[in-house]
Amino acid sequence: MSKVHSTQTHHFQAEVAQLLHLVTHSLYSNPEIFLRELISNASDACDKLRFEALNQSELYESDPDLAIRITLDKSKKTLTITDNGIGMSEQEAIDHLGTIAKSGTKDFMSRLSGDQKTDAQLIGQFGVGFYSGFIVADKITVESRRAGVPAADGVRWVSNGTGDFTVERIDRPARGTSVILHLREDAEQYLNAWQVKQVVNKYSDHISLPIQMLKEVWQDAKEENQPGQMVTTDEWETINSASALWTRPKKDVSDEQYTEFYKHISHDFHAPLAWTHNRVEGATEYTQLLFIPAKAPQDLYYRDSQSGLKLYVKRVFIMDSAEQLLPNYLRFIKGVIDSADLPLNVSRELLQESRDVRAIREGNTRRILSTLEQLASSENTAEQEKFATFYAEFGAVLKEGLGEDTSNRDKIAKLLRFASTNSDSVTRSLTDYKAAMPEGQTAIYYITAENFAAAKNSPQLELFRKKGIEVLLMTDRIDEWALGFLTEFDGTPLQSVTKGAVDLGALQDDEEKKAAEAAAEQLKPLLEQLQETLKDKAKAVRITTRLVDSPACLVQDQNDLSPQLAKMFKQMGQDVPESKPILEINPEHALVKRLESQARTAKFDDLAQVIFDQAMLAEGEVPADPVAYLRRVNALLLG
Ligand SMILES: Nc1ncnc2c1ncn2[C@@H]1O[C@H](COP(=O)(O)OP(=O)(O)OP(=O)(O)O)[C@@H](O)[C@H]1O
Repeated sequence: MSKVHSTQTHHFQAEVAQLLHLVTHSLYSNPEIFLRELISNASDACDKLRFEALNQSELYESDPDLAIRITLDKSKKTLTITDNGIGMSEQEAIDHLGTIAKSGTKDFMSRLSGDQKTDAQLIGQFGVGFYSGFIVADKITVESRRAGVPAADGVRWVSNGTGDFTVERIDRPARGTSVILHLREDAEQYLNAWQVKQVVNKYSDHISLPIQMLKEVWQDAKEENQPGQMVTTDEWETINSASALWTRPKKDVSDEQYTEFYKHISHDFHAPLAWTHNRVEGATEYTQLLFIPAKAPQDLYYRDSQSGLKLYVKRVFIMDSAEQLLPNYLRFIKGVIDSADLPLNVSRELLQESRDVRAIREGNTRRILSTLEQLASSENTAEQEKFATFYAEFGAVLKEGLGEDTSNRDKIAKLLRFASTNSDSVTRSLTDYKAAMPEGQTAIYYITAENFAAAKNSPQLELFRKKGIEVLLMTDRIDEWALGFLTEFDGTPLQSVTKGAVDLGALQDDEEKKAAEAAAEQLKPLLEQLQETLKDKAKAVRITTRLVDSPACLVQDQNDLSPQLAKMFKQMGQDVPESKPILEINPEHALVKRLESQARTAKFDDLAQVIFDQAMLAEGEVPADPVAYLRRVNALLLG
C-alpha cells in the first residue's frame, strides 16, 4: 500500500529571505563559488556520518565508501551534487535550509552597503552556504535521507529562492543528500564538465573525500566528414586529489590551497594571517596544521566560545572544537590535528586525561608562540604588519596566558606590546623598553588606567616625565590582572607607578629625598588634619615627590586592588575586600599651600574634599558624591 504524502509550504526566516533576495538580485562577480559552498556542505555531511558511525557502524548501511558526486544533465539543465553522508530528516531540512545558524552571517549582513557591486564582491569572499546555489539556479530541489532511517523517510525540499519552500516525504533508498540545481539560462556553462572540473580544482581540491564525475571520452564521428565529440561514459572518475590537505608535504600545497582550506574549516571569510604545518615525530606522533586568523570572532570573550581545532585520528574525523588541544588563551587558533596515537573512539572525557593530548597541547602552544615570535621579529614590513593586526585583534587574549601558562610566561611577555609615554601607538615591547632604560633605572614602570587619555595624562606620571623616564601605558581591562603575574621581565622587576610609595632609586637625587623628608616633617599637622577630614575615603595621607603640576593623586597600597580591578571582579560576581586609596599630596603645589594656610578655618573641609575628588577625577573615576563635589567647587569659586 503506497502512502500518500502531502506537500507542505513553509516560509523562510526573515534573514534568509533577505539573503536570498540579495543573492538573486545582485550581479555576480564570482558565481562559481556556489560549487565550493555545496561541496563543503557535502564534505561536512560525510564527516558527520563518519563520526556518528564510530559507535554505530550500521549507519554505513551497505555503502561504506564516502564520496561526493557531481552529475550534469544537459537536457534537464541540472547540475546535481550528491553525497552519501549523514543526510537530513524532514525536520532537519526545514530547520537547516530555512534558517541561518551560521555565526558570521549577522556580521556579514551588517556589512552590506546596498551597492550591488560591492555587495556582490563581498558575497564572493564570504559565501552564503547553501543559499549560494541560487546564484546559478532559479530552482533548487534537495532530496535527502538521514543515515539509519528507512527509505520511506526521505524528504524532498524545493524552492525557487523567493519567500517560501515546500517539503514532502519521499522514498529514497540512497542515504545522504542530492542538491539539484535547475540552472538559470545565464549559468549554463556549468553544464560543461570541463568547466566544472576547473572550478572544483580551484576551490575544493583540499577536500579529503573523492569528488567524482562521470568520465568523458572523445569519440570520433561514426560517419566521415562529421565532427567527433565528447561523450559521457558510465564510469566514475575522481577529479580532485582526494587526500587530506594536511597529509600532503608542505611543498605540494600552495598558499591559495591553504587559504581555501582555512576558509573551509573556519567559516571565516578573511584569509588567515599565518599558518604552521608540521609533522611531529617522537613519543607522540601527530600532524599539526594551525592557522592564525586575521579577525577576532564575535564570541571570543564568551564563556562558551568554541575552540577551532578539529581532531582527526589517522585521517578519520573525530570531533570539532577539541579544546583540550590548546590552552584557553590560544582559543582563537583554527586548524587540524591528526593523531597517530589516540584511539578512534576517544571521547572528550578521555582526551582530558590523555598524556598524548598534553604533549600535543604543549607542541601546539610552542608552535603558535614561535610563529608569532617570527612575525614579530621579522625584518619584512608585511610580516610586521601581520603581527600588528594579530596584536590588535588578539593581544588582550594573549595576555590571559601570563596567568594561565606559567611555563611559557617569558615567551608570551616577549610578544606583548604597549603604548608608552614615548609612543602613542601600541608598539613598545618590553625588550625595547629595557634596551632604552637609562643607567640607574632598576624597574620597568607601568600605569594601568580606564582609557588611554586617563593613563597618558595621569598625575602619577609627572615626575617620570620630568626625569625623562618612560612609563608603559596599559589600558586593556585585563592588563592589571595579567601583569600581576609578570613580576619581572628578563631579570628586571615590573613596577606599577600607582602602587606603593614612589621610589626611583638612583634616579632620584639625595637632595630631593631630603627635601621631601623635611616637607613631611613640617607638614605633619596638615597631614594629620587631612587624615581626620578624609578618614572615610582615604586609608592614609602622605607627602609625595612624584607630582610636579598636580596638587594630589591617589595610589594603592602595594598589595591592594586598583579600583578598576575591584570593579571587574565585582562584575564577575566575586567578593572584593574594600580597600581605600592613599592620598598623596604635592607639598610644592599652591593649592596645598593654601590648604595649609586655611588649616583651622571653615574652608579647610571643602578644600580637602575637593582635592580628594579631583584626584579621583584624574583617574577617570567619578567622585562618590558628584553633587556635593560641584556644590563645594562652586562655593570655593564664589568665595
Ligand atoms: N549536503 C548536506 N547534507 C546534510 N546536511 C546539509 C547538507 N547541506 C546543508 N546541510 C545542513 O544545512 C545547514 C545549513 O547549511 P549552510 O551551508 O547554509 O550553512 P553551514 O553549512 O552551517 O555554514 P557554511 O556554509 O559556512 O559551512 C548545514 O549546517 C547542515 O546542517
